[in-house]
Amino acid sequence: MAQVAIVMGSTSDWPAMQKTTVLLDELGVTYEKHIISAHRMPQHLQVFGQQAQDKGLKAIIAGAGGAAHLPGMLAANTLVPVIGVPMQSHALNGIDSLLSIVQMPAGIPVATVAIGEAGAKNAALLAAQIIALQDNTILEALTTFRARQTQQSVDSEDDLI
Ligand SMILES: Nc1c(C(=O)O)ncn1[C@@H]1O[C@H](COP(=O)(O)O)[C@@H](O)[C@H]1O
Repeated sequence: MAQVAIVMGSTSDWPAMQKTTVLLDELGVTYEKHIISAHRMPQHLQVFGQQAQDKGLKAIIAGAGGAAHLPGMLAANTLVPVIGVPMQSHALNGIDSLLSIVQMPAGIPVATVAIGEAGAKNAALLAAQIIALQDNTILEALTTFRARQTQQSVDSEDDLI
C-alpha cells in the first residue's frame, strides 16, 4: 500500500515529476505513479479521487501544465491533501500552470509549490512532512536530510575562490 500517489496529466510531465521519486526513495516514502488527466480522463479522475482515502494514501502530488485543472479536480474528489506542481509550459513558461493551480476558490485547497523541478522536489518533501506527523521513521529521514543539506551549504563556502 503506497503512502503517496504521484499523478500527472501527461507523460510529457514525467521529466520534472521524476524528481519527486528521487527524494521519496531517499526518504523511504512509498509511492505509486499515474497518468490521469482531468480533461482527457474525467471518469478515471473521479474514481481515483473517490478511492484515494480508502487506499490509504496520505498525500497526492499532482503535476500538470497549461490549463492545469488536475490538482484542483483531484482535491474536489478527496479529502487526502493534494500538492499541486505547476509544470513549465512552452507558451507561458508555467505562469498559466501556476495560476490555474494556485487560484483555487475557497473551500477546496490545493497546496501549490513552485514551477517545475524545484516545485516537484518540494512537493516530495512536503508530502514526507505530512506523513512524518505520524511516522517516526520518515521524521528521522527528514531530519537527516535537513542536516545533510545544511552541511552541504556550509561546506560549499570552500568552493569560493
Ligand atoms: N493540465 C493538463 C491536464 C488536466 O489538468 O487535466 N491534462 C493534461 N494536462 C497538461 O497538458 C500538458 C501537455 O500535455 P501533452 O504533452 O500530453 O500534450 C501537460 O503539461 C499536461 O499536464
